[in-house]
Amino acid sequence: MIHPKLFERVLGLANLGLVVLDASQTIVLWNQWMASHSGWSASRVQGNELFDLIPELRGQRLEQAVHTALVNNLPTQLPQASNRTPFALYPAGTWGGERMEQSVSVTPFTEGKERYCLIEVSDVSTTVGRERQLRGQAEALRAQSYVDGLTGIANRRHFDVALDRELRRAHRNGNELSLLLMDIDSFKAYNDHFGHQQGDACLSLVAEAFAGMLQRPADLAARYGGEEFAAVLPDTGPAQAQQHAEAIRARIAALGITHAPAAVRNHVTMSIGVASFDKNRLADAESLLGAADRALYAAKHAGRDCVVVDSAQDAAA
Ligand SMILES: Nc1nc2c(ncn2[C@@H]2O[C@H](COP(=O)(O)OP(=O)(O)OP(=O)(O)O)[C@@H](O)[C@H]2O)c(=O)[nH]1
Repeated sequence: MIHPKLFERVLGLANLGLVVLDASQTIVLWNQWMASHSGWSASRVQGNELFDLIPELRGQRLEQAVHTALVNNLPTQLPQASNRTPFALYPAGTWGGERMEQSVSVTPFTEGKERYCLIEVSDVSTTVGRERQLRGQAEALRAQSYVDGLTGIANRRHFDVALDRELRRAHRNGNELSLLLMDIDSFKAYNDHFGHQQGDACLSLVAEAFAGMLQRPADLAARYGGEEFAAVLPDTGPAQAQQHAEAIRARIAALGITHAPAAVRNHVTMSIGVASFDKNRLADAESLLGAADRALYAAKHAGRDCVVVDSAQDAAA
């Protein structure tokens, strides 16, 4: 039989909050940990009904859990996501400021003929803080990443950096540089017919085939966004870029991926716009992308599944 004094000492030393309520939800025990983190001594709170003393707990999951314990004799571990700071608890001696993050469980028990419930509160601030930090770091890493998560080819960020770098080289050395912008035809219809998941699988197949068509180490195949892809082709003039684009278009068509009935072809196809660096007209990323985009739009307008070269370039050629 444990000595009452010893038992009291252990309760005082416990590194978690222990609150016992009787069947009428009156606080019969409020341990030292609760006192030092709330600023409310046991003598102040014991004898009070918990939800009268702390009205903000009314309507919360804790009230429900206490009810479940006292009425249905069932324990509850409060879900972390619902309310991480139910009690106004603070790191010892710092009442005010940010509340401690808490993990709370409620357990019923019977002593003699009386039903009670034990509320255990532990401080999970460190774990939650670490979780937040890790999530923040993961997000930062993703933002810094140069790889598209779905297709595994370069992402838009990588593409922007590569285009900038190659444009500076073209200016410096007078080298040629071309850009392809491509878009899967009637992809909305594909998604609508086969579902988004199969749409994602289709994007991955197309990306793999497209990236496989670019052979030179300096060429860059990227997912530009959604169902749009792009390629940076250094040391490549308009005529050669058009040839590349045509080969890519044919390769995608040859994959023979069944398209939705509403699409122009019964297999998945791509429209491609081509624009090339021109120090007098298309000398920066914005104008080069604008020209490629207009060419892509023209390809869509021409019936899709085709390649269109930026018109001024065409005229100059
Ligand atoms: N499955 C999937 N679909 C995407 C993704 N990104 C964009 N899309 C879909 O791609 C479709 C693009 O549709 P639109 O811009 O209307 O063009 P379209 O149907 O391809 O028609 P055209 O380009 O004119 O031939 C939209 O339905 C988008 O929801 C993605 O990551 N996965």
